[in-house]
Amino acid sequence: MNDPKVVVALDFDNQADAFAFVDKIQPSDCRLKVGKEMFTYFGPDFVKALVDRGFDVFLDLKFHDIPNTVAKAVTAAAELGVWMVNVHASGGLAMMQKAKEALAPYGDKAPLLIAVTVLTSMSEDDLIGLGITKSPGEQVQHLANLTKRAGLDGVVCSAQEAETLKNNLGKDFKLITPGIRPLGASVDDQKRIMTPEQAIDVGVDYLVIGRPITQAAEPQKVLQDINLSIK
Ligand SMILES: O=c1ccn([C@@H]2O[C@H](COP(=O)(O)O)[C@@H](O)[C@H]2O)c(=O)[nH]1
Repeated sequence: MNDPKVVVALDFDNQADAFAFVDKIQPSDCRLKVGKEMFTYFGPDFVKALVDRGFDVFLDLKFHDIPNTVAKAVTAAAELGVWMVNVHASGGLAMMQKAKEALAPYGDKAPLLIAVTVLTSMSEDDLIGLGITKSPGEQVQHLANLTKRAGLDGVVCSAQEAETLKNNLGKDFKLITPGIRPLGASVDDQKRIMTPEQAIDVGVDYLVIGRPITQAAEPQKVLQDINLSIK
């Protein structure tokens, strides 16, 4: 597979387990995501080790700060050689524009820059708790419009919003969706979920999948089965 659709969320609390998994897979099987847990424990060296092994790495640190700080943080991500990096769309238009500008000097070596809309662990009730009266779908659309206006490459959303976003924002605007659960897998703390097959059918570009793979008794087999199911 030349353009793997699965991005495995490497959410381990130790590098030995992470590398035990990584050593058994190829960059053609999947991309890898490093998030807040592993980056906080193991830092840029861990990210570089994955990049050096030939993997496309999504650095999922969801930057949300003033424009200058976020621009410098995405620059640091570009220096690590990652494939994708993200910010929170709720950081606003100016912040996203400044982040995009910061990557211009990297040309075609720049990581894809995407924005988180509404976390897949959130429901309508959670939004109400934040004082947001839009439904998750409406809020995702609102933040995705803002992200496209800022010139970013795509958004993190749930697969439940993918069909509408693809229709409204075009096929080149990338949709990256966590909250993916193979049939029968534990839902965990995710609320807006879909199966891998359903997600691909509604136009998702990249499926972020963590625990259903990494906590399985045979992680490589689960990854292989998912890849076969979305071929
Ligand atoms: O809206 C979001 C944004 C990011 N995530 C991250 O994706 C993975 C999902 O892991 P699972 O084990 O498959 O639930 C995790 O690293 C989250 O930080 C998300 O779930 N939702």
